[in-house]
Amino acid sequence: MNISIITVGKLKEKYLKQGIDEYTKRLSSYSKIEIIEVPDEKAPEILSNAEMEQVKNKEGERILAKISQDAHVIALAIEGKQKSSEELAETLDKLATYGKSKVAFIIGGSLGLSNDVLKRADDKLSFSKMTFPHQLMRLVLVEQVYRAFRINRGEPYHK
Ligand SMILES: C[S@@+](CC[C@H](N)C(=O)[O-])C[C@H]1O[C@@H](n2cnc3c(N)ncnc32)[C@H](O)[C@@H]1O
Repeated sequence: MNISIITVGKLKEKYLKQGIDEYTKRLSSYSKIEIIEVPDEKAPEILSNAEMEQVKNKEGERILAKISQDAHVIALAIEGKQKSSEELAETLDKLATYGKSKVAFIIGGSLGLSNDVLKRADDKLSFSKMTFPHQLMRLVLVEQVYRAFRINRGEPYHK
């Protein structure tokens, strides 16, 4: 399987980078994994609703340009469907069974994802009703994808 994680903005924090590098390395024994960073749209702290939509749309265009046409797209969205780790593992297993070899996970920027990106998504995945910083979300996602592969292989992994 080819997994890509498309995210907005550069990862700055060293502690997150170390964690992501570790899980990416572990995951590479099970799947091809690529993290694609698209530039975030520079904007002042205070924005009108219209300006926020503009920022999300600009970032959204950059995200959409990086999605392969034949990829199954899973957008991370607070209002999406919550799944257990086992259910995420089952989703990835089913995609592989049905020949969907490319899976793209999308993480939005600080303002979230544009409507066009959400429309392109085949699934919307929520990690809870809480809001996580997008850079931390990367680390949580890569660990859960690694866990999913371990579950699908029936390999032990601390609970
Ligand atoms: C800081 S959050 C954006 C918050 C924005 N107000 C929103 O409602 O989307 C940045 C990105 O991290 C991801 N994210 C944050 N919390 C999440 C959660 N609980 N479940 C799934 N994705 C989440 C989403 O992709 C989101 O676009």
